[in-house]
Amino acid sequence: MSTNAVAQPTTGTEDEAAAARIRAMRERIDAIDTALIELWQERANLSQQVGATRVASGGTRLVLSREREILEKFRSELGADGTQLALLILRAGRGAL
Ligand SMILES: O=C(O)C(=O)C[C@]1(C(=O)O)C=C[C@@H](O)C=C1
Repeated sequence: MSTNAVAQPTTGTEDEAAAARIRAMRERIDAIDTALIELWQERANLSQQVGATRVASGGTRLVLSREREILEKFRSELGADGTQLALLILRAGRGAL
């Protein structure tokens, strides 16, 4: 290995065929992670803009009925982990309660 080579994360197997399949699946995982990060940031920005628009027009910072609707959507699709995920997503936009 030359001194400039970038270390690749190990696949965790010595079997070259399995390693090749794992590397291919990891490419898709990396693309999904990149998309999730971009969507997370876009959503947080939009949420902040909604809040700023509402406060500037004399409204409330939060709308708890809307937050309940979002929590229920994530819970019904993903179960208890969905609720935890939705709480983190909401916090990323409107800040901690
Ligand atoms: O939909 C709104 O009214 C928002 O302000 C966005 C959002 C959200 O991140 O989804 C954030 C805060 C509110 O309490 C409810 C929902």
